[in-house]
Amino acid sequence: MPPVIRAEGLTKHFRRPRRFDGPFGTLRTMVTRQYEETRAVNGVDFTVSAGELVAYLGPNGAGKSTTIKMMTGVLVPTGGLLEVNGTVPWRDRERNAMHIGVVFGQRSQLWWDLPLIDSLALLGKLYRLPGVAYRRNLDRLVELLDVTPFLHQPVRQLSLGQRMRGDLVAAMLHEPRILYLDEPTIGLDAVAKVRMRDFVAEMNRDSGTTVVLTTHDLVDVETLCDRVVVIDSGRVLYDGKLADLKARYAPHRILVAQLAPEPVPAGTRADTLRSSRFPGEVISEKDGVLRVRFEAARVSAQEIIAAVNDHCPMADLTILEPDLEDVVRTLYGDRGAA
Ligand SMILES: Nc1ncnc2c1ncn2[C@@H]1O[C@H](COP(=O)(O)OP(=O)(O)OP(=O)(O)O)[C@@H](O)[C@H]1O
Repeated sequence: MPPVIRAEGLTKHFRRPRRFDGPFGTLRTMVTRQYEETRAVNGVDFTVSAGELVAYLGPNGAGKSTTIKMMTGVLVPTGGLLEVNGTVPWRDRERNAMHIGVVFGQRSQLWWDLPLIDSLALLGKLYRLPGVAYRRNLDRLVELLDVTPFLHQPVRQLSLGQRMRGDLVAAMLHEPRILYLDEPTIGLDAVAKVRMRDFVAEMNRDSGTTVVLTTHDLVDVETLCDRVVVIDSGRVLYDGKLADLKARYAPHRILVAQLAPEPVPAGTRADTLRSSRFPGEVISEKDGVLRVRFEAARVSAQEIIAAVNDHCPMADLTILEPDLEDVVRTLYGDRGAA
């Protein structure tokens, strides 16, 4: 199946006049006409297949929003190739817009002073949706996102969570094949975040909508995405499965064992393990709790449990998985070395 999004050597460089400070700074800025260049996106390659749910991650200023803006046709690339649904987004903006939905967490596409329903009706006309299709899609989305209570309120009176739900209805009204979500959960409370994630998962599962998600909330990523593309300084650092990313950058798991009570001095059970041919690394033994680190690719959880139990019987245990936040931090930290 051909990809729905194809980026090859995609670049976007911004040029702006160099500003000088000091008493004659403004004059010098105007006279010298020197420019500074920002390489916001600097040779990015990736493809997205139909129905995929991909997280596009990176630290502040990495180039995520710039990439999304190029994919939506708002920005013209400086170089490289970009195709979305077989079209070049900025050359054929209108055709591209018919097949994509966009939600920017920081900005609304709704008309601020109009009641939400009027914004949606206007968008229905812009997308040239036949009346029956408009009604059907509107009813379904309004019910899914529980929008009825504020459908007739002006957008400026809505809470952030309500406004985001309104934006989601607007983005999905014309049944787009691709949904771009740029920090969709920013500023939302826990309940609103869960609702947003459930909705995105449902659209992807039931309607086959392809989703490209940028977020700094790694719970969004863990709950929604199998694949992640990580960029920094406009370049792709990692493109692959989330599970492989974790395995590569956080290969260890931690076994936390509550040891069965025994009349032995504190620490001696950990020493026993250390002196045996134990396949893990003992981190600590304190107040009857033993912590052991092991490499998931080398030894399974069952093997490590059995090995601990052979020497120190356990009353209870937990296996701690790596935190995605740590993984991403390690990945960003590695970029200097790469
Ligand atoms: N219109 C513009 N003119 C000049 N520079 C820009 C413009 N838009 C973005 N940039 C610069 O390009 C770089 C990438 O910005 P971008 O908004 O794509 O980052 P981001 O990964 O989305 O960051 P964040 O997570 O903070 O939203 C930054 O250095 C930013 O200052």
